[in-house]
Amino acid sequence: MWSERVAPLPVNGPVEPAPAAGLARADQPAFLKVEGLARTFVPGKPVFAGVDFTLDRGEFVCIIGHSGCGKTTVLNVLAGLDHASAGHVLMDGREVAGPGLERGVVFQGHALMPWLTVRRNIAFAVESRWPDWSRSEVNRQVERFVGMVGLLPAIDKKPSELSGGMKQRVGIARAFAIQPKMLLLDEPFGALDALTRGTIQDELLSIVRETQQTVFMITHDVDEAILLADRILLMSNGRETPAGYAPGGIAEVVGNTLPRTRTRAGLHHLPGYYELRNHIVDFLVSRARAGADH
Ligand SMILES: Nc1ncnc2c1ncn2[C@@H]1O[C@H](COP(=O)(O)OP(=O)(O)OP(=O)(O)O)[C@@H](O)[C@H]1O
Repeated sequence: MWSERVAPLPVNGPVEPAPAAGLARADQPAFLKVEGLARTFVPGKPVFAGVDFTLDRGEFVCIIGHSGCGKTTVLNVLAGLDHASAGHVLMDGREVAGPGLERGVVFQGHALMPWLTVRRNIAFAVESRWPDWSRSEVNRQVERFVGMVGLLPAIDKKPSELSGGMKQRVGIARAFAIQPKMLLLDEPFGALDALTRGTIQDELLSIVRETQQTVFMITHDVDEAILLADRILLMSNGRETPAGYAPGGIAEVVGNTLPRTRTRAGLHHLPGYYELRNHIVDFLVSRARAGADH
C-alpha cells in the first residue's frame, strides 16, 4: 500500500505556514479522496496500484513523474473518462463514475470547435452548464473569463485566427467559465514556447487565487510545479524487480513550503527553493524509475 507521506523541506527564512497538506481536518472531510486506485491494461502488470491521496477544497496539486508512469491515466479516472481496475474516487463524498460538468478538463490540445468563435466556444460550455440562463447572463460569464485570460480583443475570432498560446488560453477560460468544483489540467502548457508559457502560468496563478479553484495538474516542469502547487505528488513507474513486477504509484507527497505569494520572477530567490527543487529532481533522476521505497 502506498501511504501518503508529506515531506516538508527545510526552509531557512520567513515563510507562510505550509498549506493544509491534504490532510482533512477532523470537522471537514477531504474534498477529493482517492483510495487504493489501480489501473491495469496488461493482465498481471498494473500501471499503478494502491494509489491513495486527497485534495482539499481550493488546493492546487501537481503530479510529476516520468513518461508512462500513469499520470494521464490517473487524471482520466478523476475526470470520469476512464475507469479504475480497483479502488475509488470520491468527490464531495460521492463516487466519480463518469464525466460531469462539476469537473473541467484541459488537455494539451485545446480541443476548441474550429467553426465557432471564441465567444461561442465558451458560450456553448456555459449554456450546457446553466441551460436556464438568458443570453445576456451567458455573455456576461463568457466575457468575464475571456477577460481574465486577456483575450477580449479576440473574442469574436475563430481558433484558426489565434496563436497556439491564445488557443490554449481559450481552453483555460472555457474550463474556468463553467466554474467546476475541480479543474483537471493535463500538461496544459506543454506545447507552448517558454515566454508564452510563463505568461499563462502567471495568469493561471492569479485566476486560481481569485476563484479559489481546486486544481489537479500534470506537469513535467519542476519549476512550474513549485510555482503553482500547494503540494506535489511524485509518481514512480512500474518496473520489473528480482521479486517480480512492481506497479507504479505515488512514492511521496511533497508539501510546498514556499510562501503562497511567490511569483515566477522571484521564485529562484526564495529561501528553500533550491532544496525543494533538488529534492524533486533527485526523485526524478534516481528514484522514479528505479522504484521508490514505497
Ligand atoms: N487505453 C490504453 N490501453 C493500453 N495501454 C494504455 C492505455 N492508456 C495508457 N496505457 C499505458 O499506460 C501507461 C501509462 O500511460 P499514461 O499516458 O497514463 O502515462 P503518463 O505518465 O501520463 O505519460 P506521459 O508523461 O508520457 O504523458 C503507458 O504504458 C501507456 O502505454
